[in-house]
Formats: sequence, C-alpha cells, structure tokens
Amino acid sequence: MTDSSTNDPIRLNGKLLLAVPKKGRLKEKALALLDGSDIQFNRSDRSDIAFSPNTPVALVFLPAADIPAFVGRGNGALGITGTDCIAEYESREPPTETSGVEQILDLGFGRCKLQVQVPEKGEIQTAEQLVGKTIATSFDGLSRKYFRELEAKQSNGEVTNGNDGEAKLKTNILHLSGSVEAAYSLGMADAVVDLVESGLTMRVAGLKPIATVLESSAVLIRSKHPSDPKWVDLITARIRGVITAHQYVLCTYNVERRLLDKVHKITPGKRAPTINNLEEEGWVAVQAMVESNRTAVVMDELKEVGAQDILIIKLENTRQ
Ligand SMILES: Nc1ncnc2c1ncn2[C@@H]1O[C@H](COP(=O)(O)OP(=O)(O)OP(=O)(O)O)[C@@H](O)[C@H]1O
Ligand SMILES: O=P(O)(O)OC[C@H]1O[C@H](OP(=O)(O)OP(=O)(O)O)[C@H](O)[C@@H]1O
Repeated sequence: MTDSSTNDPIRLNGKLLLAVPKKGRLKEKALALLDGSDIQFNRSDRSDIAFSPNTPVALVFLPAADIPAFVGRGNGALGITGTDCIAEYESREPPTETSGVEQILDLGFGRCKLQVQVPEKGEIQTAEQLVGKTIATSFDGLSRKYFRELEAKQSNGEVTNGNDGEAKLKTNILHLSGSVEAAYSLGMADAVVDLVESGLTMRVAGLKPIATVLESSAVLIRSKHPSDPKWVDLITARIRGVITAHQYVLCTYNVERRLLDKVHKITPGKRAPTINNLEEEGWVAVQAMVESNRTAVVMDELKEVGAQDILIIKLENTRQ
C-alpha cells in the first residue's frame, strides 16, 4: 500500500475495511446501499481508499472479482461482490478453517447466470461435445472444475494426472478478461463460459446457452475472523434494514370491521397488520407491510373486497 498519510497502513489500523466494487454492474447499487446505511465517505480522485467520518469504516474500492480474496484472506472485514466471484475465488483457493468468506446477506441485485455458450447455428448441442476443445472465459477456475467433472464422467473416473498430480484436462481453457463472447467469432475459441443476464450480448455474438455452471447474485460477505465483530454486526444490521425497506412497502387503507377477515388474507403483514378504530362507527384503519413486487395486485384485491382510501408508502429504512 502506498505512501500518503491517507493510505498509510498505520492509519488503516483500527479501521473496519469494507470492500466495494470500484466499477462494473455492481458499483452503483453497492454505493446506494452504503448511502441508505448512512456510511458516509469522502473519496478523493484516483484513491481506492476512502475514510468514513461517521463510522470506524474505511472503504476499499476493488474490482468485484478481487473482493472475495481481499476478505477471504482476512485483509477486509466485509465486502460486497457477486457469488460468481466467490465461487471463482474458492475454485482457486478452497476455504479453510481460517480463510474464506461467509455470505451473510443476499443484496437483491446483480442476478445473472454463468453459462456455457456455443454458436447458435453450430453442430455443438451439449457441453460433453466440448471436451477437448477450446473454451474462452474470465472464470478459469470454475471452467476447469466444470470440464474436469465432465471429463471424469466421460471416462468413468479414469483420469491421467499431470505433473501437479491434478487430473490432466483435455479441454483447453483460454483466459480472457473481458468481451469474452467475441472469442468465437474471432476464431479464438469453440465456445465461451460467461455471464448472462438479459442474453443480449450472447445473442448479438451469435451464441446460445447449452448449460448453466451457476446462478449468481450480489451478496454481503464477511471474513471468518473480523477485526471488530460488534461493528461488523452493526453495519450488517444497517444494510439488512435498507434491503428490507426496498423489498417491502407500507400499505394503509380504511375498511369496515366486518370485512377484516377478508382483508387480513390479502395483507397479513410481515409480522401482523396494525388496526386502529376510525371515528366512523364500524370502520377501521389498517396498516400492513406488503412485498414491493405485489403492490398492484394487493391494491386490486383490497378494492375488490371493499377497502377504501388505499395508500402505498415507500420505506426508506427499517430495523428488525
Ligand atoms: N450482465 C450482468 N448482469 C448482472 N450482474 C452482472 C452482469 N455482469 C456482471 N455482473 C455481476 O457483476 C460482477 C462484476 O462484473 P462486471 O463485469 O460488471 O465488473 P468488472 O469486470 O469488474 O467491470 P468491467 O466489466 O467494467 O471491467 C460479476 O461478477 C457479476 O457478479
Ligand atoms: O446478458 P446481458 O444482459 O447482455 O449481460 C451479459 C454481459 O454482461 C457482462 O459484461 P459487461 O457488460 O460487464 O462487460 P465485460 O464483458 O467487459 O465484463 C458479462 O460479461 C456479459 O458479457
């Protein structure tokens, strides 16, 4: 780590290091989570470390792929990355009693699949047909593991070991750090293993998926022996509160007391609805947490059974 007073390792001692993606698909939503959790920071240009004036946290900005190793080796206490990055890290550095990461929260974004992709109009229809061919990928460890298992099945477990004692891989894994889908059309590979969300990049490259290696989403991870467990738990609780707030809305409405059984089935609440008497005889006001993705259906059903003055209120933060 370099010189200036802000990056001096001594200055970092005592700080809870929280690693966040410095670029790519996870960056913006990760920063939004920190904002919602009131983890303020001032990041000077080009610096990959930023101190938080209102918490004992120092934010470390790294590529998502590097965050599992940073946390898993005990340098960082917490991190935000994709489960695909964790799997890739663990395929190269299997976790031990003292190393590796604990996945503590699914953050609800960054959902994608790591898929084996072949030419749409080509002969190859199964992953087995790719054994012995060239596969381009940024996920070397996971691809080697996937094809090693495939080759072992094909040879009924008979494998020839290389000099490192590991089963010698017949399939050639070509590492590319980005724009992997282009490798086939550039004549560099027979197939690729890369991430798919909408499938647009894959289709534009004239490829189709024939197998899924894993499904991924963004998660909060922690090291197995964090420096300051109390603050790790507090930061985790803050981030959990923000995620819950995004997953639910508050639904309030007025309804005749005689209809409570019917509306309770529609809005049972996260724990239970709050019911208050209205000044109007025989009427009550109801408040209940509703999943954000069911808002329209819930409002339709409430209206259907006779609820009135239905309001949906977005939540900024919660604490269980
Ligand atoms: N298309 C996608 N949809 C959803 N999540 C994705 C997608 N691509 C990547 N991710 C998630 O984001 C993580 C980082 O990938 P991404 O390619 O965005 O970052 P990067 O490689 O560090 O940045 P860049 O690609 O800009 O160099 C992936 O490991 C995965 O967890
Ligand atoms: O299925 P889609 O919605 O098209 O998304 C999939 C693409 O997203 C990621 O690439 P990114 O845009 O991060 O650029 P990169 O290839 O340089 O990583 C991933 O590597 C795929 O190429």
